Amino acid sequence: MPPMSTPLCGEPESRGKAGALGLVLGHPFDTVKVRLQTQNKYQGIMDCMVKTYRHESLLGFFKGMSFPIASVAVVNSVLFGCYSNALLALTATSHQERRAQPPSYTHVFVAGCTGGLLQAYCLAPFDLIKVRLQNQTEPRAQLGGPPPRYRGPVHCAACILREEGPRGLFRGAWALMLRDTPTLGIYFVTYEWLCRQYTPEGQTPSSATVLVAGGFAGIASWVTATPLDVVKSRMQMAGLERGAYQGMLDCIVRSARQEGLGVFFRGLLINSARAFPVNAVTFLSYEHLLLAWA
Ligand SMILES: C[N+](C)(C)CCCC[C@H](N)C(=O)O
Repeated sequence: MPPMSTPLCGEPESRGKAGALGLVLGHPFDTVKVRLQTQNKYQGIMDCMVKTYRHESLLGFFKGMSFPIASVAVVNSVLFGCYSNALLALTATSHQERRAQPPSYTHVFVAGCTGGLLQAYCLAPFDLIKVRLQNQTEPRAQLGGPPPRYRGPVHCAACILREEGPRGLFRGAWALMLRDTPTLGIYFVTYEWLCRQYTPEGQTPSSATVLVAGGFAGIASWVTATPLDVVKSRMQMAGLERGAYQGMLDCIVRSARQEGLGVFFRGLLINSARAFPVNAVTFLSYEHLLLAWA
C-alpha cells in the first residue's frame, strides 16, 4: 500500500512542532506590531526593530511568548471544533460527505463566525497578558534601572486580578470578539473557495492546495481584522496609563482624531506577512487530523 502522507505533510507530531515553531518564529513580528499599534515613539517597522534590539537585545522580541504557546492548542481546538460542529448542525453532512455535497458559502461563513466568537472568548485573557508583556520596553535584568511592572505571565495575571478583579482579565474582550467573529467567517470562506478552485470536483484538496489556501485565508482574515486589531490592542493597554478610554467608541474616535485614519492600518503589513506561514500550517494540521479521526 502506498504511504498515506506525502513528504510535504510529514507526520502529525512533526506538524504539531511545525505549528509551535511557526508561532515562535512569528512572535518577534507580533511584538513589533503590538508596539507600533500602541506606542507612538516609533517611526515605522525598522525603527521599532532597531530600538527594540538596541534597548532589550534579541530577547525583547520574545517577550510575552509563553502564554500564546501554552494556549494555542486550546484556542485552535475551540475554533476548529466549533466551526466543524456548527457546519455539521447547519448542513447535516459529515466532513467526508462534504466533498460530494459542498456546503454553501453562507453556511461556511456562519459556522466560521460561530467558531470565531467562541475562540475569542477563550483567547481574551491570554491575549491581554501577551500584549501587556510585549509592551514592557525595560531591558530584562538591568541593574539599577527601574524594574518592569510585570515579572512574567503569571505575575501579570495575578496583578491584573488583584488590581482590577476577574473582569480585568477580559479588558478589550469586546473588541477582540468584534475583530474575530466576522473575520473568521471570512477566513473559512476564503479557504473553502480557494480549495474548490484548485481541486477537481469530489476530490480531497492536495497538501499544496491546503497550504496555499490556508495561507491566503490567513492573509484575507488579518487584512480585514487589522483596524479592530489596533482598537483591541489599545483597549488592552488602557487602564495601565492615565487617560484611559471610556469605551471602544471613545478609543476609535480619539485615535482617529489624534493620529488620523492611517492609525487603523498600523501593523497591516506585519500581520499579513506573519499570517501566511502560520495559517498554512494550521490548515494542513486541521485537514489531516480530520482525515485521521474520521
Ligand atoms: C481573525 N484573525 C485574523 C484575528 C485571526 C485569524 C487566524 C488565527 C491564527 N491563529 C493566527 O494567529 O494567524
